[in-house]
Amino acid sequence: MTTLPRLSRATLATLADAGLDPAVRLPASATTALSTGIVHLGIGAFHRAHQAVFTERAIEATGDDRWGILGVTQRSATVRDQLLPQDGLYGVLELSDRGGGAPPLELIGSIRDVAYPAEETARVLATIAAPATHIVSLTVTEKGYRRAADGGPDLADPALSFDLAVLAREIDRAATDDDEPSRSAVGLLVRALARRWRAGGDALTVVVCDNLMDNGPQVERLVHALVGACPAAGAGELLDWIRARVTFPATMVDRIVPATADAHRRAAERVLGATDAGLVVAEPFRQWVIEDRFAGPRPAWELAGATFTSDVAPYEHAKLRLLNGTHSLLAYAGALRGHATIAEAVADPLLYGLARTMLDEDSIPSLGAGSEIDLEAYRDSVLERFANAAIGHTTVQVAMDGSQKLPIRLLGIARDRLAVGQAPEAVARAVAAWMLFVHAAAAGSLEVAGSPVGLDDPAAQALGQAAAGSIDGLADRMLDRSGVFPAALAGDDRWRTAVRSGVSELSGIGAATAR
Ligand SMILES: NC(=O)c1ccc[n+]([C@@H]2O[C@H](COP(=O)([O-])OP(=O)(O)OC[C@H]3O[C@@H](n4cnc5c(N)ncnc54)[C@H](O)[C@@H]3O)[C@@H](O)[C@H]2O)c1
Ligand SMILES: O=P(O)(O)OC[C@@H](O)[C@@H](O)[C@H](O)[C@H](O)CO
Repeated sequence: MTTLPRLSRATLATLADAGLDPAVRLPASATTALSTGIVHLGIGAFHRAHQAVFTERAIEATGDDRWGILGVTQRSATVRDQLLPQDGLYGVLELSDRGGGAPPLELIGSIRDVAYPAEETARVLATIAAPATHIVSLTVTEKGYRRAADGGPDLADPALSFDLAVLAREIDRAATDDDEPSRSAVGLLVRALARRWRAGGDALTVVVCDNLMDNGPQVERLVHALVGACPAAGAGELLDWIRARVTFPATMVDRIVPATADAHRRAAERVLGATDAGLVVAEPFRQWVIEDRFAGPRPAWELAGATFTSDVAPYEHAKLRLLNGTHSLLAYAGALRGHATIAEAVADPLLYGLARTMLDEDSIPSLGAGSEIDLEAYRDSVLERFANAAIGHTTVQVAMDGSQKLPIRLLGIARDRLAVGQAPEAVARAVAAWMLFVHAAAAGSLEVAGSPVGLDDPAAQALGQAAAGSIDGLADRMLDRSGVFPAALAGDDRWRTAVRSGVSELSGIGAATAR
């Protein structure tokens, strides 16, 4: 058995000389010396398959050498250890169930450096403070922002309290070389803003790429509130600078990017002829709609297919409600029925029916008439994308962190339908599927594809306590005690009745719920 070389600039040059498979797309940026213009917090799979791809293509289109990315991991050094030995190079393997032949493998060279903040805080802060850096972008998951129920910072969170004390030292210049690691992503962000302000205060754009409603402005309010809560004498001056020089455009990000599996790595190796520890996989589709509100220069992402607009809201609402809301329904109901993947779930006639009914009766009507987007066509494209069996996006991955996702993906639909006098029965079924999923996962009675599934959620303890007990009172216990439902919704009898019916209708759909 021959041992394959590991992907790196040198390996790539050798492979290219010998002749690469035509399925491989080479990174034009690989031969360009790039300075660091972007620092990305949360270099998970999605950033590598989305923003880094748009940046690679923009560099290719313009030759602009200002947009190398410093990727910052959050909770572990894994991605740093995957990418640095490869000179930052990695592949995006495109997964499609259409057509034969080798799957396209796009190599990306826009990520030039990776840091693990627990060991390299000083370097991360210095890079964000540097004048050549114009953009800080983020994908740190919904829970990474540590918001309280009202959307403001959760000041009771010990990590945020710790980070506020560090911020106070940073502002008061008591900690010029302080490289004590921050304990939250948002804490690291405000501290880096303070460092940049102190270093001369060049303008900066913060590009939030997580699936939050009104994501940029929401994080802007969070950052303002955090700095406002800081007791340091100079906090007011820092806040004035942030208001004047730092913008937070809203974005809608879309590409289905499941976790990379060993089978994907083997498939990519066959195409490339080298191993790639940083490989990510994605569907062919990618979309990025960005509010045109940059404080300084940016890559020409529009030449890579991004759309710049003054109003992201119609795209964001359609995406979060039609795509992500339906994804969550299929994940919870799919797991209950024992389906391992979203593609299996949407191929199940019962679940396809639930999804289609929710889309037609609640999700699309909740967006009101006169949307500039053709919502029926969007619905069809979403269902078609979910059916792509090559993706293998697991129901368990999409089901994670429901307490954070439900308010964004489903509860807004319910609120808006109730506001126009409609009982949102279809979306109530999706919420009921989540309750049944929590009930079974917390009780240890959920099995998907032969493996036990636990509850992966930052609120797992509270959810488990609320769910414990008989299915009979499950809807009421979850509405009252899970901490997920705003009082107005939990107190609405039409909603309560619809969720109770949903639980009772779906309680028999899978083996796990029957136990
Ligand atoms: N994967 C997709 O299909 C997709 C599509 C659109 C948007 N997104 C957005 O991107 C996010 C990340 O997705 P991914 O596929 O890269 O996931 P991933 O698991 O590959 O990476 C998650 C990243 O977030 C960090 N993170 C996780 N929990 C955190 C916490 N509590 N505090 C700070 N950082 C934390 C991780 O360290 C990692 O860097 C999603 O939550 C979503 O908001 C993902
Ligand atoms: O990535 P998460 O965990 O926030 O949500 C899972 C999926 O619903 C989501 O990632 C979609 O795949 C994505 O939003 C498609 O653009």
